[in-house]
Amino acid sequence: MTDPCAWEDLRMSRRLKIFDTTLRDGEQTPGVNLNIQEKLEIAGQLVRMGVDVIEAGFAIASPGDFEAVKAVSENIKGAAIASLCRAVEKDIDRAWEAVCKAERPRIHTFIATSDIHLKYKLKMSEQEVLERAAAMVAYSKKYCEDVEFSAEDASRTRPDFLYKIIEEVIKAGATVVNIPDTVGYSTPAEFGALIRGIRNNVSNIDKVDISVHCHNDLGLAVANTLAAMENGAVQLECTVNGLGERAGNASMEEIIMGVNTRKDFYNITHKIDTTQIYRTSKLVSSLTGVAVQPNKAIVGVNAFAHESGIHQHGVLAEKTTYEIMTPESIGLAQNRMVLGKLSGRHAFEERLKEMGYCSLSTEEIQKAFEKFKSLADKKKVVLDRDIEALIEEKASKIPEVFELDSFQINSGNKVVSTAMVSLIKEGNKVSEAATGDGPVDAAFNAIERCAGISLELEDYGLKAVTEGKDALGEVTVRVSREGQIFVGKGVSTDVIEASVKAYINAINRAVSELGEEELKRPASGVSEVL
Ligand SMILES: CC(=O)SCCNC(=O)CCNC(=O)[C@H](O)C(C)(C)COP(=O)(O)OP(=O)(O)OC[C@H]1O[C@@H](n2cnc3c(N)ncnc32)[C@H](O)[C@@H]1OP(=O)(O)O
Ligand SMILES: CC(C)C(=O)C(=O)O
Ligand SMILES: [Mg+2]
Repeated sequence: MTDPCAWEDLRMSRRLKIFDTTLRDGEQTPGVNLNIQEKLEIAGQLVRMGVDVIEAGFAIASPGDFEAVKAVSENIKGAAIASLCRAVEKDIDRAWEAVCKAERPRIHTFIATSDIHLKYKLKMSEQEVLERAAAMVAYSKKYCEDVEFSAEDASRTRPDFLYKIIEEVIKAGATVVNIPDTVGYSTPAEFGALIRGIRNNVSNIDKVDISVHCHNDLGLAVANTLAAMENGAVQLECTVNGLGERAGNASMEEIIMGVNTRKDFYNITHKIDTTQIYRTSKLVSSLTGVAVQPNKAIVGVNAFAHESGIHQHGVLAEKTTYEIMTPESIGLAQNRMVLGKLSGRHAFEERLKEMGYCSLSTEEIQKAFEKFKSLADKKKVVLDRDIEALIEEKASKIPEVFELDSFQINSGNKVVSTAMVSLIKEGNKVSEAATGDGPVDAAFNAIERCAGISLELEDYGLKAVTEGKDALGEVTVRVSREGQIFVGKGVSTDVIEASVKAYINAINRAVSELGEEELKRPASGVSEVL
């Protein structure tokens, strides 16, 4: 349970400090490698965003990382700059060398404290770790006023030992004590209780800021961070887009928007400019090459998108029905209505208006909506260009003497293409089969046989009107009869269907202008009758 006193203290007297470790733990994301220029660019954006501390890297890790931490320290003003280092003198020397020119330098030294890490990794006793931690904090302190100590794997550490080591590093001069849930093992209630336990059992704890650093192995990094905050942690370590070792770290945007959106509950301040969130997320994603999952909270492409009709209707009436924060608050221009098969008439009509189709009659809208629904059944997302194509196809409508009922094509590299087409004329179905030089030619021949009309194909054009493998294709055919040209258009996700529709459209045009009698098919046809 939350300690009301700890929580009250935090609310009344402190604001959150955001420690961003995108450039250090974030860079531990497998496959991510940021060069100096990239680290500088991200660090600049983090300052614009208002973070309090930037952990720029692990200076002893490589000459490149040393130079990057140094460059960030020398060039980026407005936040404390930290370098991570083991509890080892040579690491601390190197960290200081890298951060010493920063406006506000910080040395961040750490050592593991859990039994598992002591036994198998460090091969040290608790007493040795205790002495090493205190000695290395004191050693860091010779260089730097601001020293952060992390008890790696704190959440799996014996609490009594954790209290003891924290007390000793504070005596040695630590200014910030960080409690990592290194392997993302903790749960919110347990992690909150751990922070409360530290506050209640470490006598000198009020001399330092308590920090937390949570990993996301069980998907609880942000929940654990917020639980720790409720129990007195004031520095929250996090990364943009939740990047980091394994399943990543607590995501900065989720923490901040959680605190902001539930101000009524947390009532705590920070100095992050949330309108920089989206831009920062994009920058980090493009420089690290790690894509943001579409349904990621806050910055995923779907975070402010609505596809289902009931939700779209609600949002159109009043955004707060389905939006708990505004897209503008994270620097995104607006929410997105995605038109798909689950969308409804309200959203479709709204999109038509936005696209400038304001003078369509109710009947025209209804017809367009029906076409949209059947297209949406075939296509994941219906784009503006799809709608344009549907409406324009509609606008160019002429009396449909012949309507498509069905078609079937048989085609391949070693068979003669054949087509079976059924057209409806005045309520009656007429079916014909024909062969041709390829599936389109066979289909055109079968259509002519159904209609009993013969036309010259002058030109055939196919273009994609939308993107993606499920793009709409628009076919335009130019046919002639006694020197007169008729143009037909058809749109479909299936190019043969688009071709068939275009040819029927051209025939209907010819019929409406010349009359059916004029177009009667001559005795000798071009197609072979099956
Ligand atoms: C939880 C975390 O995210 S911790 C940070 C993780 N990040 C990284 O490791 C990235 C940077 N790391 C590196 O570049 C390298 O690991 C270096 C430069 C730090 C060390 O490299 P190496 O000397 O080759 O050692 P290696 O990485 O193989 O092993 C780690 C050594 O440090 C020791 N060690 C690990 N953590 C600490 C610590 N906090 N304090 C003191 N010693 C430690 C290990 O016991 C091991 O010691 P050993 O060589 O005597 O067996
Ligand atoms: C070094 C510390 C802070 C760390 O990254 C962790 O424990 O996860
Ligand atoms: Mg970590």
